[in-house]
Amino acid sequence: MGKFAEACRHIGFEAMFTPRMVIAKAWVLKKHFDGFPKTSDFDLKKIELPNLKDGELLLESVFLSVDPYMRPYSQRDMKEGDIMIGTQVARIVESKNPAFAVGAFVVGNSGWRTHFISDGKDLQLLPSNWPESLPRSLALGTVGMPGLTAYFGLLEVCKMKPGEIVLVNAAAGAVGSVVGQLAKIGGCKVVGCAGSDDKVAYLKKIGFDEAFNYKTVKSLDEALRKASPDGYDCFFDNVGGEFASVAINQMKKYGRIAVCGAISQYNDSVPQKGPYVQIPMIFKELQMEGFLVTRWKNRQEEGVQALLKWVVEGKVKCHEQVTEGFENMPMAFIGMLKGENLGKAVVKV
Ligand SMILES: NC(=O)C1=CN([C@@H]2O[C@H](COP(=O)(O)OP(=O)(O)OC[C@H]3O[C@@H](n4cnc5c(N)ncnc54)[C@H](OP(=O)(O)O)[C@@H]3O)[C@@H](O)[C@H]2O)C=CC1
Ligand SMILES: O=C(O)CCC[C@H](O)\C=C/C=C/C=C/C(=O)C/C=C\CCCCCO
Repeated sequence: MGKFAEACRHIGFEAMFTPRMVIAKAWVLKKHFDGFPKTSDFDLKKIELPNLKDGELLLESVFLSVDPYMRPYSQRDMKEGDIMIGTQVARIVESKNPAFAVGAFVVGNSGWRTHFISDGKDLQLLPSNWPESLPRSLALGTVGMPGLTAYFGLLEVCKMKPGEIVLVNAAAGAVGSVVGQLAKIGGCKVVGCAGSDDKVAYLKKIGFDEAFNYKTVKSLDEALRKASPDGYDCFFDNVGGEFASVAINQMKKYGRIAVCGAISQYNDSVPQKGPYVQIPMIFKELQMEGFLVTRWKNRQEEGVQALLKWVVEGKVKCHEQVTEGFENMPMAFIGMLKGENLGKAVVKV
């Protein structure tokens, strides 16, 4: 220890010269999911972070996202022992990078951990016009990746037009709730389905024209027909599987189907079998297109600003299912897959 530092230690300034040791908590994938994820598939680890090098920043997670893609992507991209994938809103607590000020908030893609070090390249600052009164967690939901999925999926894949009839499933969730509201802004009639009566009541409250509980209707076919006897121009499919097989038969001629997600299949150990889509596609001359929101990375700013404006104006309402505590991340993830969330599922550290 140098003489100056030693002198400081004597007068109680030691902390100013001893680099702070940060222990991050992280959730790792202990065992690949077999069917529906279980809490025992995860392990909570502690990781000591090194001191910052020039150009680096230390971040502290504030809100973490739990999303359906984590289920199929973990299978495809992760090995056991890896930190779970995911994004978070984090606060910069230390910076040796002049482009990032201490105290600023960013969206980072650093997985399920409480603290992390970044060189800034993978971080996105929250928009500078983000209102102080708006929860920053919305950058993971309505004004983030799920909202952008709704925006580009409806505009670019469904190519919705005023006066058309739009169907969306998982409608009370992060993507679906925005799909319905944007379709209303675009002058469409909107039909939504969700898995509980409370969710159905919420859909009506935020402006869906028709909504029903797909778990309690006697016949999905009849419920879809009753909600729109003339059929559907656009179908924003978040669910896939049996629902999609039934709905495709109620598309109007030249209808467009945006294949956004297939959550009804993510936990299958044995792949589901048909029915198959070719016959209705031919006779109704349908367009069916799968997409990933990342296709429009170069238009992200446009989408975020449009969504932010609608939220601030009150034209798009947001609901979040907030789970308190980093230790509850697996529970929040599993709960979302089970349908326990109304709106976007997030975890508050
Ligand atoms: N293509 C892309 O780029 C993107 C695709 N997605 C996809 O969009 C979809 C919705 O994601 P997101 O809004 O974040 O999630 P949600 O907030 O909608 O949460 C998932 C919801 O899915 C519903 N669900 C779960 N299991 C089933 C099932 N077996 N059948 C029907 N519904 C089910 C539940 O609602 P309920 O109570 O109604 O059953 C649950 O709340 C997912 O499929 C996801 O993978 C999301 C982001 C980007
Ligand atoms: O917000 C950010 O910048 C972080 C990016 C998060 C994420 O990577 C971006 C897009 C997420 C897309 C999600 C897609 C789905 O949910 C569709 C799910 C599964 C497709 C099947 C995969 C099959 C793999 O075997």
